[in-house]
Amino acid sequence: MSITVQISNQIQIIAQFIGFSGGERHVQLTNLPEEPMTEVLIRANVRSSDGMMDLLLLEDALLRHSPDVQIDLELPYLPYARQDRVCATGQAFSMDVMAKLLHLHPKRQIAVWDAHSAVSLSLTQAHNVLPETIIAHSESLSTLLRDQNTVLICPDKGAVPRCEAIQKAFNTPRMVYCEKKRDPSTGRILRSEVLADDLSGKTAVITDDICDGGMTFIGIAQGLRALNCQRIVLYATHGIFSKGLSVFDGLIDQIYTSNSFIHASQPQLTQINFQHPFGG
Ligand SMILES: O=P(O)(O)OC[C@H]1O[C@@H](O)[C@H](O)[C@@H]1O
Repeated sequence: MSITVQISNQIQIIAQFIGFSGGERHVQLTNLPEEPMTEVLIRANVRSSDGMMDLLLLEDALLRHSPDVQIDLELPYLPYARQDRVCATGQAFSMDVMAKLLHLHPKRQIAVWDAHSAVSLSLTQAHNVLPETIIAHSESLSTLLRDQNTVLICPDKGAVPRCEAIQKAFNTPRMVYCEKKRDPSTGRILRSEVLADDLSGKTAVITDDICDGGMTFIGIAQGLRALNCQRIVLYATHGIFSKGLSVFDGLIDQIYTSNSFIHASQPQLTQINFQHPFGG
């Protein structure tokens, strides 16, 4: 969890968070200016329920000091965006709950990076930083996407609009679509099918919003290898990598992700350093 609060390009407010023994969270802001502030930018990487509470307490503390302050909140990874519907009776609509929490302060403007779906955007009214904007900050990935030998790989139906926008932005010569094959009785994903013929000598660039455990991309990379792809690259805006990167050994040659999740430096991983400018 990391939260920074900027009141200008040069000045940051220091926020200290502690936990009480009953489980409650607490915030203390230091170095607040004497005069009320008019605008602040909060960058928050929320990774837990405590982190979400910290963010809400922080905003409350800012508003008590400066009741009319405009808060710009940058939440690169929007927690609960993947829980964007009720899948079965008895479950919560988690993204709706998250959106209600975010709406506690009506003056706030929110920006998220590469939102998982339109549902989270419509519930939060957040501005979506498009993946092509983030990719454009990596010269090597941008060059690769423009290369005549590159094939852009669209991992599933949900990713079609995102991949088509990336193809248009970088003029990628060709796109190949994939289809998730499910067990009809359980709905469980069995494998991903790459809908293409031989890809000898090609570089495949798979793009998606999130890489979690990596199963989606392992399946696709196996399919691409079977079609003789020469090189396989993955771009996922949010690299959770919950099973580590070794699961891609021998399958994916290079991985690009943004800095919404921070990882130790590894040879096969390129983290694109992206952030909104203050007041931008
Ligand atoms: O296969 P892993 O990496 O676990 O999960 C990533 C997939 O899960 C979806 O929410 C993402 O949009 C992506 O397609």
